[in-house]
Amino acid sequence: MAFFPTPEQEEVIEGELGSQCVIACPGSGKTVTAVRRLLKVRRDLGTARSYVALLSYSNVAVETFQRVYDELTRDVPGLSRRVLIETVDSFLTAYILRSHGARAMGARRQPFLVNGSEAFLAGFRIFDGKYPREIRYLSVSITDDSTFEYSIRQDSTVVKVDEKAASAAIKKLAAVGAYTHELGRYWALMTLIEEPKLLDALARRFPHIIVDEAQDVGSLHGILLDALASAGSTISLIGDPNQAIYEFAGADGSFLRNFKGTSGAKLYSLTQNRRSIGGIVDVANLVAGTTATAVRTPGERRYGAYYLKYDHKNVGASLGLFEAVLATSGYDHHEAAILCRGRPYVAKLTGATCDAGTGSTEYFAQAAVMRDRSGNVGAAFEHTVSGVIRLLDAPPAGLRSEIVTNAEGADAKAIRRLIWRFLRDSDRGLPSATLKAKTQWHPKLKPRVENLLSSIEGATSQKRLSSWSNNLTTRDLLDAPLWEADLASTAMSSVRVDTVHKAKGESIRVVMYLARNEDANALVQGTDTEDGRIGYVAVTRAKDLLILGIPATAKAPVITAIEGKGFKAWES
Ligand SMILES: Nc1ncnc2c1ncn2[C@@H]1O[C@H](COP(=O)(O)OP(=O)(O)OP(=O)(O)O)[C@@H](O)[C@H]1O
Repeated sequence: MAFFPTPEQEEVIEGELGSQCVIACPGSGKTVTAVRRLLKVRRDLGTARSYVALLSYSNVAVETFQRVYDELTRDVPGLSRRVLIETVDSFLTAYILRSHGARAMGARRQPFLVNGSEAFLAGFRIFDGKYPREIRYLSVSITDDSTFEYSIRQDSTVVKVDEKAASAAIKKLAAVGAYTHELGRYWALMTLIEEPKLLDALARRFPHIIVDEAQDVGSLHGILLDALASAGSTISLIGDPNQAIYEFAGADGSFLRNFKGTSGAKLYSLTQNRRSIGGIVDVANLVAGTTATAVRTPGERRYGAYYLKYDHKNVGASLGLFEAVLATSGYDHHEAAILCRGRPYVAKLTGATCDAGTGSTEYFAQAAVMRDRSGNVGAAFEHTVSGVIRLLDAPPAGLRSEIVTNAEGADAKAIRRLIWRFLRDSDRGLPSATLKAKTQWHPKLKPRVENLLSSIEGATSQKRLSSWSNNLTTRDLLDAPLWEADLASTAMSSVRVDTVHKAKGESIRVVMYLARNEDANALVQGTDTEDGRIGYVAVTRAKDLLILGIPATAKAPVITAIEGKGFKAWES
């Protein structure tokens, strides 16, 4: 279908080749605009050997950009292919860390990523003043006065840790060549600080960098982008500060909000919401204090923004309520989703027991749930690898990374093959998640894992831990199925249930945002807080019909505030 940009989109796409700061409302076509801007910049650079980069924050966004850009440029004659579309972290890994990071890290090998499940990480714990904490939870940020701050972010709590303890652990880990996701950013920055020539070379190679979802730029990414800008790269940002929902991971939208003032970028706005009908755009405007306009006209079926009370003591029953909404309004299950703030609610609605078991058992349990409930065999594979690695005796530090990244090493290849076989066969390999965890699933799991370990020992140089079975206990396993399949298929219907974070970036015809009292309160108070922004992301996913589910115990002032934001009471 032919694409006709709006005047606002046109200004961004065709603007001169300077730095841009594009503040975009939900559903304003950031994807279509950013991709066309990328093409315009590439065209204007002609045959220059340098690259134009379009960076984003999720693999899904990157895949969409790549696909749309390929379609757009397939028949453009003579266009240079020198564009790079990647996640911000993959960009840092590929161009800084992998090739140059070892020197700054003091490592004698190519740096590799660890995910936290590797047994050797036990030797890298950090004392937070009370407990020794796992290094996978260590996060680094930079304050406004340019000092590093270290904290442990685990289970929604953030505990500051002493600089000395943190940097000792970071350096010790770096010396073996390992980095976590968080520390990858830190070492990319250190590498550029220590090697200014590399920074100059990068800026020459990438004279134009466009960052999508720029509300997710955290403090370390911000400093890295500033460094590239000071070395000569033109940085452009596109995003929506009201959708910054990764404060927990150190991104609160401030880099995007402050960008114009600090960078001299030209400011643009995309204010036409092409996703949601008027009533929903009105709610979003009242929540965020914005002035977006709606473009879509509603169809025949019932539309608008409503609130509906549910019994918070029996959250599962809200599925039935939502089904009734869909049925009376003429919508199908596959057009709808229930969005919740956190995993526990999702678990209650989908029948998934979360965090079952401890040690290796927990990884195998997660693998079974991923494979059998979500059909996500990629994630199931990674969990199984983590479970197996914990049962090996002193495996090489990079082994997990080699297995999951399809590296060529002989041990990695053999283990990969054996784990896939284990995973595919629920009769002889990983038992089904629908079995009762303690009395059925675990008794089958143990001998099968033992067989797997024997096969690994036969095919590789790896050996199992002599105490391996202590890591495969029944501790913390309930005597209920890991995944309540029956519950899901009868009571649950096929309505999608997900966290708000998962649905970010999507358009969904009917959304029920199942809010707890505190979520509803945060939503009506606006987007200054992260909780408010999470509510905003939830409500702005809806195209035609938005239902705000509130607990039956919600107090009158909250209901008045909800009505003040444009929600009407649902009447069937
Ligand atoms: N000029 C246009 N003409 C027709 N359709 C458009 C135009 N611009 C955007 N759209 C459509 O509007 C919809 C919303 O766009 P998109 O999903 O890119 O929004 P977004 O800005 O990324 O939103 P969010 O940040 O809320 O996720 C898409 O279906 C897109 O194709």
